[in-house]
Amino acid sequence: MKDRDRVQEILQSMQKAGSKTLQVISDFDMTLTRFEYNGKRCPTCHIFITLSCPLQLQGLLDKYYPIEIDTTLSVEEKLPLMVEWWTKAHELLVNQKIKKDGLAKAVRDSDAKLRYEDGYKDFFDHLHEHSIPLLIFSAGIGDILEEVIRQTEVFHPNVKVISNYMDFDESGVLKAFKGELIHIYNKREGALLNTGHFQELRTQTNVLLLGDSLGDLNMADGVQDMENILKIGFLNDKVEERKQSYLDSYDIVLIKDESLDVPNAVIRFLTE
Ligand SMILES: Nc1ccn([C@@H]2O[C@H](COP(=O)(O)O)[C@@H](O)[C@H]2O)c(=O)n1
Repeated sequence: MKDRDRVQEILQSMQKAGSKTLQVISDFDMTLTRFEYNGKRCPTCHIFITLSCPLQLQGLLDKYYPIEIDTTLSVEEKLPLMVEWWTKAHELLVNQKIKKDGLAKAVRDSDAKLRYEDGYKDFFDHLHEHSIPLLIFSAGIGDILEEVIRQTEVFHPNVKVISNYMDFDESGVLKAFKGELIHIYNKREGALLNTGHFQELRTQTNVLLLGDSLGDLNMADGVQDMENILKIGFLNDKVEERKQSYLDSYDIVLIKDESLDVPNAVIRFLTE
């Protein structure tokens, strides 16, 4: 934490306003899912469906992920490369003729891990019990992430997802992706395309934001009349190089923390 007093001030102001004014906006991959498990990197949404084209998708991740987290490149330099990454991955998936009815099995057979024993159920259940809207805003694949949270029985009615969704033909074969591409550095545009959602939540003017990348900081750009925002950032990788920029951007930075203990403690405090 760079400014503990400021965090305390935000928390007090949010608690005073009450949980009816709260909304939570969270990234998915590596924020609600684990980064590592038993020393092994956990899969992202794009990798959950590796059954179809494992080597190519992993190859793309190996090539472009180091660019995503490279601290020597500006966002402007990274942008075309991120679009290239997502475009190639989606083309690959379309060429594989992925079947809609195979997704549930692919997720079941994968190593998909939410922050499992580490409080993810408390997180989803507590928000649901208190009717606090949770927006999962992901540059992953909406169909896959929905399947993950459905299979782990936490896809409650207060959860809304903004993500890249698959478009299937009448025989259930993937033919394209719907709408505008969401990648790691255009979540601002994604937020502004979803003004309807934020309009519905216009009385929820206090925001708890969870992310793992600097691009996630834009997820709340569509929130109307925002009063307070508390930003919690998971710094999972390349810690030393990225620590300062995370401390400058997020109010609380969790370093290599695979649990949801801190977000859960904040939510408990705000709903006391
Ligand atoms: N072909 C791809 C493209 C992206 N990724 C990773 O997914 C993450 C995006 O999802 P969020 O829920 O975090 O928005 C991103 O961090 C990429 O590393 C991938 O694995 N394969």
